[in-house]
Amino acid sequence: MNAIEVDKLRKTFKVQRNREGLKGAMLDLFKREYNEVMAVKDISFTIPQGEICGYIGENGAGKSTTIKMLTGILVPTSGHLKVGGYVPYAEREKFVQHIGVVFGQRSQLWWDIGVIESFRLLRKVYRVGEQDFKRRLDELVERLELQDLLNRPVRKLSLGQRMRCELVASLLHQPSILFLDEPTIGLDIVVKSEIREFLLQLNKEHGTTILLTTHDLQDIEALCSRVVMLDDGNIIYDGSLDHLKMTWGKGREVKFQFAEQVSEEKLSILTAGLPVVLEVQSEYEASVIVPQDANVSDVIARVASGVSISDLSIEETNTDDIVREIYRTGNADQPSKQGVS
Ligand SMILES: Nc1ncnc2c1ncn2[C@@H]1O[C@H](COP(=O)(O)OP(=O)(O)OP(=O)(O)O)[C@@H](O)[C@H]1O
Repeated sequence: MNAIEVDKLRKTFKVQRNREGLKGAMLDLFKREYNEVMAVKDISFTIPQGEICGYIGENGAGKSTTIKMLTGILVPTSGHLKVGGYVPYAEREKFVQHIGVVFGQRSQLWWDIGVIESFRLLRKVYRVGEQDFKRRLDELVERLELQDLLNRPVRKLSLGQRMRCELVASLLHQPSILFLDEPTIGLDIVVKSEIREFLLQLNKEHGTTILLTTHDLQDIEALCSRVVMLDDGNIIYDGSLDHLKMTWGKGREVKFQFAEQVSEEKLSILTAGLPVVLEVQSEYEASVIVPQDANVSDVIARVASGVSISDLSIEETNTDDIVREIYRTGNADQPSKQGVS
């Protein structure tokens, strides 16, 4: 069963146009003019129950607008969507029982009261039974190690502590679908990895579907089997991160340092017939770029057979670089032209 179904979804905003100068301002007072901004342009995708899917794109690509439509905050201009079997904006009251939402930049907890009081209020909002609430809370508090924080007011929590409480708040009613908008923003590396581990476990144990919006590609690498990439309101890629790396990555880069002077010609002869690219930095330093499907050890063995090597390192394709390059070109279809000669 699909947790999320989106078909030709569109959202257009009307934005007031401000005319220039005093005369323009006066005109604006009496006769307003508007421009239309199409934030989401007829996108379609489905997410099966139990999948963790990354939803990425540059600032202004349309991610938040999509999430707002999927969570029933915004009404689409056109198109169809179903989340957990419901049309979010039309069946909001029933629908919210099935979803959890965490916006990293906004809190759903009450600032001045103890964390546990916020949780109790949310229990009432979501009409969770007393027994279920207790069982669920105990499980989440233990898992996220919140025992000592429950009686503190939210305003006294660190960002990492607050984010862990936000996650509990979004999960108290045991939703089957969780929307996370920048859940690790501003967190240190330790809290980030705790949260990632928690989400993986949640997905594994409860089969929770997760749609994750983030600018942190480490989140995507750690959590997502699939990534949907948005650019200027259009989906430009929908598939696995591995596939993206295969088609766009330079492959692996073997960096050699030599114990003797080596010419480019000699390196070319040694690596002849291998599908690699040579980049010679100096007489003592060179890199060999090896495509994903070629064997790094063959390359090292060939070079070592003719040259004395003092040091070497192997670097994997950097996902950040790949994604930055795709954002720059706005096209994820084109396979890498680099990497093989
Ligand atoms: N309420 C609104 N009124 C007018 N325009 C809006 C509104 N909300 C979003 N937009 C516009 O829609 C486009 C997409 O914005 P959106 O916030 O969905 O992008 P995003 O991918 O979430 O960006 P970010 O990573 O910065 O959060 C932008 O051009 C934005 O200015």
